[in-house]
Amino acid sequence: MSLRFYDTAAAEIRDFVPLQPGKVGLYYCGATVQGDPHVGHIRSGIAFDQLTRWLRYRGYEVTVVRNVTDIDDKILAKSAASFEPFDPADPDAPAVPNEPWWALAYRYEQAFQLAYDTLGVQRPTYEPRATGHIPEMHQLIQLLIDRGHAYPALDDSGDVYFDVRSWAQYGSLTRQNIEDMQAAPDAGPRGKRDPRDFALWKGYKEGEPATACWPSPWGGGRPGWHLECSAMVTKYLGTAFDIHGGGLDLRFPHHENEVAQSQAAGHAFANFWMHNGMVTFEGEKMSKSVGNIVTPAEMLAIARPLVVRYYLGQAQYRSALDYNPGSLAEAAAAVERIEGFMQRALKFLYGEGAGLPEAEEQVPAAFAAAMDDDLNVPQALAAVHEAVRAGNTALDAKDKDAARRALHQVAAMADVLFINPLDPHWNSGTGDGAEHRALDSLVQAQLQERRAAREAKDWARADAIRDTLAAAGITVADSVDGATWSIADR
Ligand SMILES: Nc1ncnc2c1ncn2[C@@H]1O[C@H](COP(=O)(O)OP(=O)(O)OP(=O)(O)O)[C@@H](O)[C@H]1O
Ligand SMILES: [Zn+2]
Repeated sequence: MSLRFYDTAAAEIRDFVPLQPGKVGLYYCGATVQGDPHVGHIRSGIAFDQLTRWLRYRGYEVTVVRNVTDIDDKILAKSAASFEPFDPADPDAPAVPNEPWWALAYRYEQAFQLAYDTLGVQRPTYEPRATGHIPEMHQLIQLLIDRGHAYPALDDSGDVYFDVRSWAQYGSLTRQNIEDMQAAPDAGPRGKRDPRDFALWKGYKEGEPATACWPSPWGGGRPGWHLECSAMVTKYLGTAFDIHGGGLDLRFPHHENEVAQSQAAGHAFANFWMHNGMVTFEGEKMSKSVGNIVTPAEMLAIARPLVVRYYLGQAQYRSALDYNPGSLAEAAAAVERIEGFMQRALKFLYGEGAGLPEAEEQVPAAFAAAMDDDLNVPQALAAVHEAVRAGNTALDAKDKDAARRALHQVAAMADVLFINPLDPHWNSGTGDGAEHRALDSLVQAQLQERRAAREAKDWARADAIRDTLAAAGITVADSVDGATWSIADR
């Protein structure tokens, strides 16, 4: 079967044929670095990491570009708030007082980087920051003005807008009629020909920091968000490239505006549009503005990085992933099944303490077919667990050949999904690999004893176990799915 992906622009699954044989250019929208990451952001990174790894497994040379939006209204507003007097006891007090916008952006960029690294999202080939590409943005704006698709604001704001009425295809990505679209909220309608016209350039406003103002032919100011991505993708991947990705929430207006301005500039732009589904909480998009977020740090306090990676990467990338704490326990059990088999097989085949020898094992056909079919990770994981089952059966029967084959197949599949428990990434001495496992087995034994004590209504014994764990810095949380533990001050 050929490689096929769902293309949001075509609203159907299409055969994937790269523009240049053997090479793939992938751009996906990265963070606006205005706060700590939440696990929704990281799921997006993991989805495109799975795509990249699968394309590479299939032999493509993949160039990955993910931007950093390091200048934006919210970044400026947060920085400005950090210069106001505040009460340190207020939970919304700024993390760092008197923080310039660029320092705040850089601090959060680092927080994103740490989360991506911890959860095994490979670094992109290029990770351009918006503020480093102002000349490229000016060129694109000028091109759009020259071609009659952009104009300086009709008032004295110093803005430059994209003229949506000049581009008949506007709305094509999301199949909307222009009359049904909402006004672009990025500037007052006063200086616009049409309220839906969006800002390519935002003129400097009184009170904004001088460091956030770049000179331009249309007056000092800063770039509009949509324009940044169009300018950066063109610089690194050219005017026509294979795949543009991002979260489903970005389809409109962000991606609609990107495609409009790039195609109006004469660029073919993306051949495929791929969008990851949202991480939701009780059905609602996990989002800073809603306030229903779970951070990677919070998840990592109750589960080790490999389990979090498994959890955030287990669903098909287009489906929503509704967070509930119990599902982390399911992910942990699945990881343990894989890990248990691999450890057992290693010991049986190669002896105590042996590492996994190199092998040329390919992934099984069922796994490959699932991944080729729009990255059907749930089915691919079913193939992993099937091989684990077959491997355990082979171990029980002391069938070395079958056990070896299963072990190397599981490793090959787990490598593609980057969930191989034997990978040094997950055992790098951070306390979350071998040490965590050792601690976990000790704590689980205590929790089991506590469960037995509670069943026997021996409350004193149950409490004593809990207190002993607490004294060691381990917090126990009870839920309908059973007890989980975490290190209290992590
Ligand atoms: N809840 C979520 N689930 C999955 N992906 C998400 C989620 N929230 C954001 N993303 C994706 O993460 C990437 C970076 O997002 P961006 O910095 O624009 O965040 P955002 O959508 O503004 O987040 P928030 O609403 O929390 O401020 C984008 O591709 C975006 O679509
Ligand atoms: Zn973008």
